[in-house]
Amino acid sequence: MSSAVQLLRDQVAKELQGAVTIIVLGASGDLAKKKTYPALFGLYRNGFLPENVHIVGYARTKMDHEEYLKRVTQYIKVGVDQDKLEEFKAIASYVSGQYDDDASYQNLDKFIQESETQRGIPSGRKNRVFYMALPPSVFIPVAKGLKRNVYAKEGSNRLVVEKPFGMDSESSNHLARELGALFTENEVSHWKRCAQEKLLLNCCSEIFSKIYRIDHYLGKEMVKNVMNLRFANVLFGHAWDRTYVDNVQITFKEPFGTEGRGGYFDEFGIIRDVIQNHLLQVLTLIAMERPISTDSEAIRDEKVKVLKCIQPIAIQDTLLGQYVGADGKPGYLEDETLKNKDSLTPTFAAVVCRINNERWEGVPFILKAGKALNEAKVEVRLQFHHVAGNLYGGSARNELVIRIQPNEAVYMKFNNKQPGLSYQTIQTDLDLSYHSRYAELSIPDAYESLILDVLRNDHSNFVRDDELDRAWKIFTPLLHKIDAHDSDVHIKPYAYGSRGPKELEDFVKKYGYHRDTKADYQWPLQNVNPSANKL
Ligand SMILES: NC(=O)C1=CN([C@@H]2O[C@H](COP(=O)(O)OP(=O)(O)OC[C@H]3O[C@@H](n4cnc5c(N)ncnc54)[C@H](OP(=O)(O)O)[C@@H]3O)[C@@H](O)[C@H]2O)C=CC1
Ligand SMILES: O=C1O[C@H](COP(=O)(O)O)[C@@H](O)[C@H](O)[C@H]1O
Repeated sequence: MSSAVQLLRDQVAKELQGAVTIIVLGASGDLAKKKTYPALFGLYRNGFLPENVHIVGYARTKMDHEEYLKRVTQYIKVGVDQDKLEEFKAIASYVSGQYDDDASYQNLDKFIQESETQRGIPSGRKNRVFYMALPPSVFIPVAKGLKRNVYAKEGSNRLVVEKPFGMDSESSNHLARELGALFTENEVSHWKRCAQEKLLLNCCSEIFSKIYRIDHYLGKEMVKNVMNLRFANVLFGHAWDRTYVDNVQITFKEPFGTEGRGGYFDEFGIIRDVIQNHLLQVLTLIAMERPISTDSEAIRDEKVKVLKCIQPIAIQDTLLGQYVGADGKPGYLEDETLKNKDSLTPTFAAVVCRINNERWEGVPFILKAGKALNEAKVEVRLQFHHVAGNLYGGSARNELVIRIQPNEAVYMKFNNKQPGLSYQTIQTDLDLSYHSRYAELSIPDAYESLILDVLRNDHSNFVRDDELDRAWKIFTPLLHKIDAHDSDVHIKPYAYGSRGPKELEDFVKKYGYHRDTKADYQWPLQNVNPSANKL
């Protein structure tokens, strides 16, 4: 076992002292079966859950134990670990109840207490993790019900919340105030066993409760790698500013539409769904200053600072689109789950963030995201300036690409002499493709990594309340204009399976992006006709 794995296990052991109950609220839902339970199984299989663990699913749906297990394990990729899956099932239970009813929560609490007693968990170690795999409409009643009835009094409480965290600044602040009154960002209180037992002994324990706002992009391997790349390499550290970088693109492309999710999506649109959270989080990691340490608060302080330097996005710096049917694929408005058949909700957006600080003034950060595009791809592309007074004429600009998914990679496009007798400059790349470089690579799912962080009490990859507030300030004026169908808002059509609206090429050009991929630039090289490289 590697020392890194042992270190993580030791951190969990230290935090939880061997015992925890994980309560998945919304256990009958989509997120729970597709992400939460597979991630919990991954952690169990790899020995990251404490020995004394119990997983309790909670939801309104009435189902028996067998039905529950069938539901929550259907997306688990078991491979050779069939025995482990059986063990995992043995630590999982289900309790059904309402989301707004104290009696239901008291029943849940009773169930957990009985399980804690059966497992022989001593007082002070009755740790509880509440994972809210729930729609935002019930966040507040559930948090209230938990606080009143199920909150651990002899251990720690961790509340894990999923996006969306509101619809704009106002609703997000409302949610933050309501949740903040129940579960503070970081709270330590004291449990006085002496008072409870009417004994005059000095036996006071600390109980802490914490809130973890998940943005699952922060759990992705290549997003976590951004800080290492930037701050562990002298080369990148020095070239990472307006002197060298011309423009930055952060791109999210999905090759499928909203099929089946039209009801949810139509209320949110692509900016709230992906850009204001996932892509902005990536931007902050790319743009922030070096934190004073790798401590979670030090990192989040720097993220907030850079967000404070970003002006609200202007509608003029935006390109919006909605997909239409093509090649037998339905357009957005044909989605059966969509109620408003005249919807003007954007399914594609490119927005430009400007960071007014010494490092980045004048460098546009283009965030673009779309559904029903030509490929699946999420990447960051830093394009560097042209070489001044270039000896070799118009050689292509350098680009550093961090490909988040699929096929994780970091590659630098650069210019090189064509091998052989020629003195021509050709474009090529320094290529770190993870799947070729690392043998038997196994990259954990983002949720697995983030739940592990919850258990070992590392807040670095979660969104802090002030970070969220600044993020909404950047997008709220633009979102309100879009929601109000302001006369400046134009939604351009694009075909299902295309690169986006036809205006995209000119849009990125306007912000300085040069697509100078040469005809002789090909990847991977084995696909190149060998004679093409000869004189
Ligand atoms: N390790 C690896 O896996 C490596 C892979 N490669 C591969 O080599 C190929 C070329 O690499 P690279 O140059 O980085 O990527 P691309 O040529 O795919 O994209 C470069 C940029 O050009 C834009 N673009 C793509 N197609 C068009 C078009 N038809 N018209 C206008 N703009 C376009 C892209 O925008 P948008 O994304 O919005 O379409 C992107 O901003 C890619 O397939 C890449 O994945 C290269 C090096 C290493
Ligand atoms: O949060 C969301 O993310 C997914 C994309 O996540 P990924 O891990 O598959 O890249 C997106 O499809 C969805 O619309 C959005 O709500």
